[in-house]
Amino acid sequence: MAVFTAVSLDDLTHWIEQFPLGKAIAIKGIASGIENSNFFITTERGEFVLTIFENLTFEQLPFYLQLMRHLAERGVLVPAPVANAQGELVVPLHGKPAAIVSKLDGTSQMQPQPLHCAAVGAMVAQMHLAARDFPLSQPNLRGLDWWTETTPKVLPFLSSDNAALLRAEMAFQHAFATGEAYARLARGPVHADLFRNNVMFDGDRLTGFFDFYFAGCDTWLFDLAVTVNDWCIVPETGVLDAARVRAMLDAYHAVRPFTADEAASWHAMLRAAALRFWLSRLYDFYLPREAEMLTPHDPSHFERILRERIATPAPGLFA
Ligand SMILES: Nc1ncnc2c1ncn2[C@@H]1O[C@H](COP(=O)(O)OP(=O)(O)OP(=O)(O)O)[C@@H](O)[C@H]1O
Ligand SMILES: N[C@@H](CCO)C(=O)O
Repeated sequence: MAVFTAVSLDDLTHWIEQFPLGKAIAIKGIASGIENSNFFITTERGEFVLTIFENLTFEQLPFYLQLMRHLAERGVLVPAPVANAQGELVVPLHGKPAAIVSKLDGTSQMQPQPLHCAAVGAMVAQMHLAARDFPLSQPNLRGLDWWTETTPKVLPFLSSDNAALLRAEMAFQHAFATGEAYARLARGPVHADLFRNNVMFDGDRLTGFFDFYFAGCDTWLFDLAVTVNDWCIVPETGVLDAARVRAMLDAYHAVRPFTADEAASWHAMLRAAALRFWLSRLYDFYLPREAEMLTPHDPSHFERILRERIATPAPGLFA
């Protein structure tokens, strides 16, 4: 995370009294990430992560925090939110919504092998199944409606080639999302941002998924396409790596079998997932917010992936 809102140890000392975490000992801003302000905090009870939400509202946040709690209770490895003395998971800090969650062990695996992709694929399927009875509902706020709103905002900044690509892909995705196969796809709460930097591994052992703040109700296949587009590619070219794709898809399929409609939708969904991140990166690049520390993401990476997905047939979803 970048730090958009500064929090001192003094600020934390008073604020944390409402949580059953003992006294605050240290706070450290986390520089990676682009959406919220994140801090590692140390208290008498151990290490936690404090997030101040820069864009999400008090109304939207229960969905994410309750979802994490729901998944954790069902054996999906995710950070557990910490409630204050009133049982609240989201509490104002410097006038913005904030939450504390447990800190996961391990580090991100940025050079995944097929065994890491298999572990992620199986856990994604478990997460989809475990969320089926989650009672709250919220749309994917970075779904088709947001793409439609954002496209005219970024178009003026694009080369004519890229503007043509964006317009054409938006037309293709509108047609796909209103088609019959799409309507039949399984859906429910999904993570929707499960990049390598949002998963922890301790050696080869998966220790958890985190950063659920783009989660929402969408198709399960979209979630998997987002995940494949980050975990199973050659980073320089965006080309899919057959062994890693196979490992992830087969592990998912073994837990939650794919359907024929999903197989027919897979290629279009890989394109949708590439478009989603091309657009958000363009938006953040050309229309940035102020931040004390900021690590912008490169939009051209997802432009390359989108062009590559359009040009190349998708690997089969299952045999
Ligand atoms: N529960 C957690 N346990 C351990 N580390 C965490 C946890 N939550 C966040 N972090 C650390 O903080 C960093 C930034 O967090 P996060 O990915 O949520 O930020 P972000 O701004 O939402 O990032 P992104 O760009 O992926 O949206 C992570 O890379 C990770 O190192
Ligand atoms: N995962 C996103 C950042 C928002 O979480 C990206 O790489 O563009």
